[in-house]
Amino acid sequence: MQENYVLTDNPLDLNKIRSTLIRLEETIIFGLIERAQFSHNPRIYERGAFEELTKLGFTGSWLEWFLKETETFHAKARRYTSPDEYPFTPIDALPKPIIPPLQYKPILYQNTVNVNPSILSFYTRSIVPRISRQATLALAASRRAQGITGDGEYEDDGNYGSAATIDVEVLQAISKRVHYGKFVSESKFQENPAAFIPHIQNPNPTALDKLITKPAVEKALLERLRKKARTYGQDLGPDGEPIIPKDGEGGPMKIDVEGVRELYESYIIPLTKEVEVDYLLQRLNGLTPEEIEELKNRPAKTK
Ligand SMILES: O=C(O)C(=O)C[C@]1(C(=O)O)C=C[C@@H](O)C=C1
Repeated sequence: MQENYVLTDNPLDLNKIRSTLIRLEETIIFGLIERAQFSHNPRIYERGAFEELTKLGFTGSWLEWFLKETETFHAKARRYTSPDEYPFTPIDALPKPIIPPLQYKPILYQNTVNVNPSILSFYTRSIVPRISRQATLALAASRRAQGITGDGEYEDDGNYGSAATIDVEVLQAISKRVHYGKFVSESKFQENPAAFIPHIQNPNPTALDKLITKPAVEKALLERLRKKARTYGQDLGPDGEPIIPKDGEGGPMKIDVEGVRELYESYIIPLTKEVEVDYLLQRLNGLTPEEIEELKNRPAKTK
């Protein structure tokens, strides 16, 4: 059974946090494989593209409407009371939970870090067009064969509900992954507060970024990710064996493998680091000089 990480005994154990990050790779890759079945459908990301929504008084895009409706329901089930869950819809626009929140041990320091607007922006502008390209090209070929022409025809397959449902799932998984940076950061801070404090007091994001960056971990992650995307994205024939074309080259893939790697390299890792640094910059807010002094004098933990 998947354990609820924030309820475990030692939630700041960096190995445990990293195993959750690794587990989320599967969720994200499988979500992207699902999304790759459908064309780009750019209309669903444009504000005001559906007059039906405008008539309902909703001014956002079709996807933002899906997010709001889904998150409204999840908020009632107390999803956003968990320290690892962040809605894309502003929290004030969501209902209160109908059951009392679970009692979480206070693990994170109070903070206002939420990078969901950046996630929504890079996902809709860079990831969806790339991940859906194969489906868009296949649709174009089939429509051309039927004599249907016109640019828009190729990227719009009309599966607005299916595409947006998957987009919501992928966005939630990416958001959880990126905001886990707060736990990573708290863990690193607790390990050696004295190393971080001068760069928080005299705010130096570059120095903090250097302290939290682990190149070997990033390198291993990107290698693993390419292998996972290649393995999970294989198309298997009815006999369960990989489909190998006659020319002996690799068979068809359900996903753009390099696209998945680049998603992590260009967006997910940098944003996780941004969360880590922004969280650290708020880490001493509200502490007294004595409390800061006490933290500074705490000996670094050895691993
Ligand atoms: O595992 C860590 O130490 C992290 O900070 C997470 C992460 C990542 O996003 O995967 C980010 C920065 C580090 O350079 C390595 C990996």
